[in-house]
Amino acid sequence: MRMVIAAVGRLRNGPEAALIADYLDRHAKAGRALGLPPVTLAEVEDKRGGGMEAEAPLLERAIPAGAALVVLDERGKLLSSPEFAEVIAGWRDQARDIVFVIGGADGISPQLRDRADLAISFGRMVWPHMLARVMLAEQIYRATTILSGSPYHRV
Ligand SMILES: C[S@@+](CC[C@H](N)C(=O)[O-])C[C@H]1O[C@@H](n2cnc3c(N)ncnc32)[C@H](O)[C@@H]1O
Repeated sequence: MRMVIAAVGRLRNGPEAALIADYLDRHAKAGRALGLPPVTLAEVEDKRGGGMEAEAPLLERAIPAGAALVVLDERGKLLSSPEFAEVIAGWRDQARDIVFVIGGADGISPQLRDRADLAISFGRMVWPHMLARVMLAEQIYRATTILSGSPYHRV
């Protein structure tokens, strides 16, 4: 099983990069005992500026055949953190790879959104893609702590 965040844009060193590295490192350590792999990052950049339609095939390259595809989209489903943890555990139990896609300034192309197994919203407001990446990394770590019964998550 693989867990991948496929995202538009290259993350430079800075506060977002430090937070993401910290949460993904914590997830990697806590996830081992639960059969959850470390999360890898696949960053794509459309150098010709073709927007979401040009970014879609680049993002698709990071999606292994049969993987569960989760798109991050403000129009998506609002999940609680325990619900998110259950979704991850379900795919882990089916030994499916999981790919989380975060779009760029234009969002995610409709074709990619339509083929997703799940669209997740972090609320109706639009967040910068780097902050969406930080929040996703934190929620993945939080899901791991929920599945392990650690006291990090309090209701
Ligand atoms: C700057 S936003 C692009 C918004 C774009 N106008 C759209 O219609 O999707 C960049 C990316 O961050 C993620 N994102 C931003 N706000 C979000 C939210 N509230 N919930 C989930 N993902 C979000 C999405 O993956 C989005 O494609």
